[in-house]
Amino acid sequence: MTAVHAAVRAQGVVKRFGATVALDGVHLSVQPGESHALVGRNGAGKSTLVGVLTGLHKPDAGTVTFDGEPAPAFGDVPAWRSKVACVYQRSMVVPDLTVAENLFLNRFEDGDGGRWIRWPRLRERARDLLAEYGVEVDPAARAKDLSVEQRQFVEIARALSFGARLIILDEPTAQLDAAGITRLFTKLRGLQEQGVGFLFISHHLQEVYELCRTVTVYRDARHILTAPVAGLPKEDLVEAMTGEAAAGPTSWHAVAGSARAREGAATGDGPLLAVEGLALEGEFDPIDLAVRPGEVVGLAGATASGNTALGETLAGLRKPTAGRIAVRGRDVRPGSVPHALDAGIGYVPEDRHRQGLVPNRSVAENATLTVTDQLGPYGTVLPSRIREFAQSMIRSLDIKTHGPGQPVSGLSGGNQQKVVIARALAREPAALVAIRPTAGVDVKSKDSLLGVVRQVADEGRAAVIVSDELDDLRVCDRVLALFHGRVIATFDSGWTDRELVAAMEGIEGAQE
Ligand SMILES: Nc1ncnc2c1ncn2[C@@H]1O[C@H](COP(=O)(O)OP(=O)(O)OP(=O)(O)O)[C@@H](O)[C@H]1O
Repeated sequence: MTAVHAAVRAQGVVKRFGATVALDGVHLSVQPGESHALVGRNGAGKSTLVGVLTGLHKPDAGTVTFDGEPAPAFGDVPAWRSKVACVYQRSMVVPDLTVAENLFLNRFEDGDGGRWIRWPRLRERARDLLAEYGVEVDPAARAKDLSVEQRQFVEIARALSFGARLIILDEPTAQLDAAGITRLFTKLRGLQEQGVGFLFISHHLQEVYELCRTVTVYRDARHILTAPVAGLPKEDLVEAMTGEAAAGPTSWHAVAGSARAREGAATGDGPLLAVEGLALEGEFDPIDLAVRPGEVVGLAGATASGNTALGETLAGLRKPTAGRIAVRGRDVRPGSVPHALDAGIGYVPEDRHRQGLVPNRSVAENATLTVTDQLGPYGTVLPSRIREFAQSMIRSLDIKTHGPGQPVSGLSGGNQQKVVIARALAREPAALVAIRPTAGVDVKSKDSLLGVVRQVADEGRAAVIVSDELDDLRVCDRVLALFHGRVIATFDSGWTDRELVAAMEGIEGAQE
């Protein structure tokens, strides 16, 4: 009998970035047909390991083998591609090319032996390939017209067609709705049965329990634990990730309306943020909304429910087709980010890569990009005050960095997200609008971050959270569920997961 080798085995891997030790002698093995989760706090070293396993980073020490064979030489891209692929949140397919072109990118000549691309044949081969992996996508469609889910399937099919038998999924469910997640998991299970191994990177621990057989925990660049998922209590998993025994109940959950929100209601404080008849054709129907001082309001909804478009309209990124937005009773010019900002609307964007950060600038500069005008007299900037502000944010949001002077490009994804939040808070906005604020943020940081949102409200300001994450919504005093551009239910705190999920899926009358 021939020995079954691990789909991938990494041993004693060390990786440094300057003074940072990102991986300190870690190991990990994924068996054929296994779904293996790699979890850890922001900055634990997960993405760095993915870089090492995909030939993107050259390790300073250690070995990697695929199916018992040494990993390809560093830089031999085609050889790496035949071993492993990573499907990232931010899809790598070329948006303007068709599915067929994306599938055969860099290998048009395959099997044809000639210089000419035979388009009909290419499409036919693409159709066969997609059918082989059960992916129902039109090969002639442009990649940019596909949904996130379809793009991920195309990428998985592409990787498998190169011969890879190990697929790394980095937060694959981040932009999928519940039905999309179910379809993805079904597909992954099918591929596992065919012997494909999966390494699943996620901050959604319930998904780890749902999908994975084994879990590995890294903490501060070190391997802490590898164990079967079944029988591992969630508290033990969180403890391995944080190095601390699980804390008691979280302090930021809204309990039947926060003290401050109740006060605001009692004293009849006018709304800080008022929205009347606001609409964006094709995205959401006219909506009225009033957020009082001390209140956190959630806009819940799946992809394309209109909740993100509404959040972006509040922040001035999109111009409404009707209605008005006012902060402290004063109208805000619609469709203008600078005016929204000046009016006191702080914004945490969904896509921090495009709308968020200047990578080569420091944590302190990025955290204060909107306030440099306030931090020093007469247009001069006082670095010490910037540092002070950044330092307080590093503490309260638990940002893992060498210090305020470190460029944000050297921070892990989750820690970059926290810098974006720090920046929104820097102006002390009257109303904070945050879109999926905890995406990519680890369990413990999620707590501190949502605690900060709660605190912003408790200090007498207002916040709006746009999300489909139940944990994000638990901080809210009131949650509006949107479906197909319409508010179909409103919940006070105390809702059950089941009723809110049902409302987000469009089941009217879901309120119990
Ligand atoms: N290009 C880089 N330059 C300098 N430091 C880096 C670089 N990439 C990562 N690091 C550092 O290496 C450490 C590990 O980062 P890594 O991105 O692997 O964490 P992670 O576990 O993937 O975190 P997250 O959950 O936030 O994505 C962090 O301290 C990070 O700041």
